[in-house]
Amino acid sequence: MSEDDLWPAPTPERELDAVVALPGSKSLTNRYLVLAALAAEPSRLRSPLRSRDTVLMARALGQLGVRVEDVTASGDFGQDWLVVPGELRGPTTVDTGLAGTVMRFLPPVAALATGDVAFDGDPRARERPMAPIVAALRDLGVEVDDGGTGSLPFTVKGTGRVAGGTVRIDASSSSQFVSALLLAGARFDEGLTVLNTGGPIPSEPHVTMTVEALRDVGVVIDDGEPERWRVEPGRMGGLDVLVEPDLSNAAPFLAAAAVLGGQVRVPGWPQYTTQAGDNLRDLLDQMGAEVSLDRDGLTVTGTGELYGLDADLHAAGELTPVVAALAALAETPSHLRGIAHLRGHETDRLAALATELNGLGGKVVETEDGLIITPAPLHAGVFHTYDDHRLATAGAVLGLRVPGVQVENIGTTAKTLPEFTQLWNRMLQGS
Ligand SMILES: O=C(O)C1=C[C@@H](OP(=O)(O)O)[C@@H](O)[C@H](O)C1
Ligand SMILES: C=C(OP(=O)(O)O)C(=O)O
Repeated sequence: MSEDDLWPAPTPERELDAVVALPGSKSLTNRYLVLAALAAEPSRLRSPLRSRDTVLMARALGQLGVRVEDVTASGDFGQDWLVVPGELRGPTTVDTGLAGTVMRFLPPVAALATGDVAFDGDPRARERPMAPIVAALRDLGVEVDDGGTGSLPFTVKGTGRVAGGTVRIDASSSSQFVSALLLAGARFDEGLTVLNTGGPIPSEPHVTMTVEALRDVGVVIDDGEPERWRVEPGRMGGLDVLVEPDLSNAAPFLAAAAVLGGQVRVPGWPQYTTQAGDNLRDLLDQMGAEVSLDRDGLTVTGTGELYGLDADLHAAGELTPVVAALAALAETPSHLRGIAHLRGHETDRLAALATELNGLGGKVVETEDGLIITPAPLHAGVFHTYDDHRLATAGAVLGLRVPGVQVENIGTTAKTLPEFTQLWNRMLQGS
């Protein structure tokens, strides 16, 4: 680690008053890209997120024969994407980076291509759970060569078609396994029925997001029974869609108002959304901030009080790092539960948060499925990020209150928010 990798997190003296316009949702952008690639006609994605995860997705689809072109901007965040589907074909090698959406959503798409599609990614990608999706594809008759590991790297030996039918999967370690199968299921000859045979699915709003996005392209899907989804085979239509702002990426900015006082507004916050980040409204309210949603967006106003909370974050696990940072700065203890699956995220987030918060003087205990955080005075130090964009933003939140926090590799925020430091500095300057 060089000195250049340390970002001195700014510690402002005054209350905030800022409007922070956030780029598009990673989860929506990557679903729309996959659906557009499988559709029978071109699609236009307006204000898509352009970050490492979405560029990797666009590039991989390009390698498979889909045209993803930049077209003149219609929104505030650069150019739109025009997606022109084509015949899916290998051989090719897909770089998944560290993107769960790329490594899980694309193998079923690769099964619909003709030719071998090899998948590999960052070193940590090889440790993230993949076995359930590999097993599900095999159960559907797709040949996958993983050298017996059940993890990356592996090669999907696409034949251009998948018969489909019924598949059982243990989705207790990631909702992305279910989403992945559903996204491609309408292109299977018999459609697809997915049954979750494992424990409760984490990040459930993301499955609802998948179901709703499929309906947007005309797919008939029955999600009326718990743990069962039925996708009818059929044509998928094109999309012309404005991507919602990324609400999970709003977490550190809204948290800043709760920590410093003053207010932060995120414009374009949808009145209805399937994004898990919408849970921030309730979480920040529980922690003592004032939260209001109207046509101008979501406004969070700090009250000078920051309370700990007892929260089950099973459905919104990706908010954990910022909530944990807030909890470490709060006046009362917190218990964050239901998040054992975070051990398979960009890093083992429970271990990383406990280590890094304790490294700054915190009092954090890891439990089997969460964190117990007891208030303690924090001090200056290096906050390591383990290539995890959300650890990096959690470090920035701590730095608001604790002088001398240095976040290692703040650039890792490029996974979903390349402009993080610019937006952060601008927010603190009050623009
Ligand atoms: O489908 C998606 O877009 C996502 C699903 C969730 O994954 P897990 O179910 O693995 O937590 C979430 O944490 C991730 O950031 C994005
Ligand atoms: C878990 C996350 O990402 P991924 O899509 O790589 O799983 C996340 O962004 O918090």
